[in-house]
Amino acid sequence: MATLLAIKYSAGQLEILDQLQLPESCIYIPINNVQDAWAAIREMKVRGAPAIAIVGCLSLAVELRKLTDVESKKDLNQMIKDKLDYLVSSRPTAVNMQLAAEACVKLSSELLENDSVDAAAARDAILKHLEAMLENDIADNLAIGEYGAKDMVEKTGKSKLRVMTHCNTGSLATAGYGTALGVIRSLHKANQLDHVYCTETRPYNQGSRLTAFELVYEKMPATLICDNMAAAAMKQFKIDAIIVGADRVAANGDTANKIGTYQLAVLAKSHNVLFYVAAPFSSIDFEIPSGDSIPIEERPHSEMTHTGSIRTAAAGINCWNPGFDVTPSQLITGGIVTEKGVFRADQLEHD
Ligand SMILES: CSC[C@@H](O)[C@@H](O)C(=O)COP(=O)(O)O
Repeated sequence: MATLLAIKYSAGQLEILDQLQLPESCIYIPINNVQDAWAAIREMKVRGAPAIAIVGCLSLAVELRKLTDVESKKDLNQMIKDKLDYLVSSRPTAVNMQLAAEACVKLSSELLENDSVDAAAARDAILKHLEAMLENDIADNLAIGEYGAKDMVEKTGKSKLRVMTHCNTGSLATAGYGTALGVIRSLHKANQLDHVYCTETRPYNQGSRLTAFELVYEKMPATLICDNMAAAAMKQFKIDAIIVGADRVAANGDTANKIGTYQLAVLAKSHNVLFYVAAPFSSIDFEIPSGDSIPIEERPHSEMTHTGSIRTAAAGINCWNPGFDVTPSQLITGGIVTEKGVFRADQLEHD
């Protein structure tokens, strides 16, 4: 099944689909270095936890490809650390970039210690590691899709499901296929999707701009709702399950995701609807015990007060615009769908 490509990479050439211009125009822009990646992530030209990490890491790969004359492993190691630290500072809530940076720095430090590896070979090994991220993410998402679809059908006892989702967790948020939207894709492929309801996801509208775009592109039976229609829609359309993505899952299963996720989980409980989180292990932060330690990004107020360049809120009003909220693990009643299977929060374990 052809899906939209948010990230194009081939031998040192990196391009991203500028998501600020969707759904009006599909325009790819080049990312030539880590500064370009940092700005594209910060401005949300690329967004979604896995896609942020992949674009960040591939921008370093672009720079490493150009680095023909690697003089010392020590300098290479320092350069990699500095550039990854910088990339991690682009957005605070999603943990994927941080964990990807830690894994790359660990590899670089091991290569530095290994006397049988020279500087050029160390550069090549790091490049190989970074460039593998695209394929690994797609493989993880396909597995998430299969595990999630199977679990939903088993737990609901239904052969055709009505599913609700929030924000964008599809091809546009990952290397391809998607996480929560990947599960919905897998249901659709298996003819087990009755209908999907996607929320608008105010104020940035990743649901109406991006998820709706993917659903139309792939001809899935879908309906867009505003965020404040969720309870009514759960009741009226007899939603079987809700599935969302994650920006960071704490060790106890508490999950930070796009603002509005928490209220959907609370509503799901009242309506006896299964609530799932779909995320690769690269979104699980085992270093933090609970969601209380997850940093929540505050976004510009203009996203709430304006639609495009047109002001829609009274001038002078004070605003609160957190990008994310934290859903307590006990509300994740369906489970956490990963590439290794579906887990209850208390079953999550480090590799
Ligand atoms: C597979 S993407 C998972 C999450 O990153 C997604 O649900 C989300 O919250 C995206 O937020 P965004 O602000 O668009 O980067």
